[in-house]
Amino acid sequence: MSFLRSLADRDRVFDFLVPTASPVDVRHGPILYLEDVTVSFDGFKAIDNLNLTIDDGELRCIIGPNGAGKTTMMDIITGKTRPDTGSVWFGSRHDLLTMNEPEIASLGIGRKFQKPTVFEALSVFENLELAMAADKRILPTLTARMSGEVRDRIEEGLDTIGLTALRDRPAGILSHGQKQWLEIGMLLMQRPRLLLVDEPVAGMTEQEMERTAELLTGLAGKQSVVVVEHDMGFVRSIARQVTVLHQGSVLAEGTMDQVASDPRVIEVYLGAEADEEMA
Ligand SMILES: Nc1ncnc2c1ncn2[C@@H]1O[C@H](COP(=O)(O)OP(=O)(O)OP(=O)(O)O)[C@@H](O)[C@H]1O
Repeated sequence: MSFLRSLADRDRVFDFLVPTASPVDVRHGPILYLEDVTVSFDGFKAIDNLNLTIDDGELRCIIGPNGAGKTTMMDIITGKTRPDTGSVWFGSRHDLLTMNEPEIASLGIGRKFQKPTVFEALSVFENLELAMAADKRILPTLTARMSGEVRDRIEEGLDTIGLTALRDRPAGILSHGQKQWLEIGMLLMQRPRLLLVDEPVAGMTEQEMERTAELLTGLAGKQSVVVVEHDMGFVRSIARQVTVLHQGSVLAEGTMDQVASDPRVIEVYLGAEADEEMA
C-alpha cells in the first residue's frame, strides 16, 4: 500500500526510474577501440584494415574525402553494419560485434545523423521528455510521473543546448541550427558515454556554427565525442586530435596543424577542398 502511495507522489525519485551510468570499463584503456576492421560491399573494401582508438572524454574529428568510409565506420560502431573481420570494443568489457543496435545504444553510444529529426509539433521540453522516456532503462508506464530529478535533467539539458528560453515553443519554429542542438540534447537525455555526430554544421549560419563549436567542446570531457565533418574551418575551431580517413583506413592522425601539413593529406583531401573553395 505504501508502495502504491509512493508511486503517486510525483516528486519522489525512484532509483529504478533513473538510468544508471553505463557500465563501460575504461580503467584499462580507451573507450572505443577498432582493430584491423575490414568490410566489403560486393568485393569493394569500404573499410580496409581500420585501426582507431578513442580515449574517454576525448573530442575527435574525423575527416576525409567522399567515400573514405566515415559513415560506414559509424555504422560499424553502432551495429548497423557488421565488419567481415576485425574487432570493435567499447571499453575493455563490451565486444560490440556480439551486440545488436539497440543493445549498443543502451550501452551509451548515441548517434546524431546529419538531418535533424525532432518532433515539430511538440515543444522543445516535450521533445527532451520523450527522448528520456525512450530510454528503455526507465519503466515506460511510469514516465508520466516525472520525478524532480528527471525534470532537473531536462532543465540541465535545455541549458546545455541553449534553448531554455524556447522550452515551451514547438520545435517546428526552431531554426535549422536550433533543431540540431535540440537533437543533440535529446541524445544527452540518454546519458551517453560516446556521441557520434555526423556533419553537425552542414547548413548552419556562422553564428550557429560558433555556438555548435562551444556546445561540442563543452560536451567533451563529460562524454567522448566523435565528429565527422567536411567544414575545415569548423574542424579547426574544435579539433584537438584529427583522424584522416582515406580508402577505408587511417591516412594520418594528429593535431589539425600536423594533418593539414601532411603532403599525403593535402594530395587526397585538403588540396581538393581548397580547390573547391577557390572555385
Ligand atoms: N551499403 C553499401 N553498399 C555498397 N557500397 C557501399 C555501401 N555503403 C557504402 N558503400 C560504399 O563504401 C564507400 C564508403 O562510403 P561511406 O559512405 O562510408 O563514405 P563517407 O566517407 O561517409 O563519404 P561521404 O563523405 O560522402 O559521406 C563508398 O564508396 C560507398 O559507395
